[in-house]
Amino acid sequence: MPLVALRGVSKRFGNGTLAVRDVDLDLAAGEFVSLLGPSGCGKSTLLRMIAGLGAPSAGTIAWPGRDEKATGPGRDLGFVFQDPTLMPWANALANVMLPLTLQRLPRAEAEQRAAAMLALVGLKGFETSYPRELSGGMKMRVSIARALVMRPRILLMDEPFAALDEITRHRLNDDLLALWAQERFTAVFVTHSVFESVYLSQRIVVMAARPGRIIADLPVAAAYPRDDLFRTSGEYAHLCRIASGKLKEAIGP
Ligand SMILES: Nc1ncnc2c1ncn2[C@@H]1O[C@H](COP(=O)(O)OP(=O)(O)OP(=O)(O)O)[C@@H](O)[C@H]1O
Repeated sequence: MPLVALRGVSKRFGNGTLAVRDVDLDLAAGEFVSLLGPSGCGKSTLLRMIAGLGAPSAGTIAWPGRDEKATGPGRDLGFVFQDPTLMPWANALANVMLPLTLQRLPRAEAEQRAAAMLALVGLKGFETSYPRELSGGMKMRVSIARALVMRPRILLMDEPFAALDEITRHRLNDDLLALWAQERFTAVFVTHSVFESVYLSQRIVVMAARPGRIIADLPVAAAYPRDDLFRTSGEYAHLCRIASGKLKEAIGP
């Protein structure tokens, strides 16, 4: 039983743009899937619809694998945007506590859980730092901690590392995989990058634009844990070539 099942999902915006056309997609519990495609192919629109931020104009999104006891999408779902979107007036701990505070958790418990999550993303010792005192990579870690503090079943990420330098991006890729191995959430990761999608995922859903649609669903059978050895392996190069070929097809002549 998939965690989430999309059937015939389309999205037409008010201005007539058909951003997503007729998408069928099953996401299994615990899998790591990337949505890969050129700019404007509807990746963000699709991710936002899965998150419940904007309804499809046709088709259905069902959650057959969802825990019925959970109340509200916030308990089940974490979302990480390209921009860390932190509250500048609040320190790292308070930023991560936000979802817990909104759920009216007792302050002591919220603080404890937020601190534990900050430690998990490698920010122990930075609890009282303000966003302006943190690097881009550290701010993104806070953002990920905030998304994971509710222990969601599914973590949706919209090009979270696009603005970071390559070394920081590689490090965050590794840390994300470690978090995923530990927490076992379903991960849906939007990216333009073939290299990032192959490094991270078990499966790459390739999309093309005008109209936004799925053109390929590629398995990435390489074993985890993945590390620098994988990044420099022939297997990685081979998988990148396959994904790159599909992306070229998506972009067209
Ligand atoms: N609110 C909106 N109103 C009208 N058109 C929109 C809206 N949001 C997105 N679009 C259009 O829908 C299409 C898909 O956009 P979307 O942002 O989902 O693509 P994307 O693949 O995520 O692109 P990028 O990689 O550049 O972020 C684009 O043509 C975009 O201009």
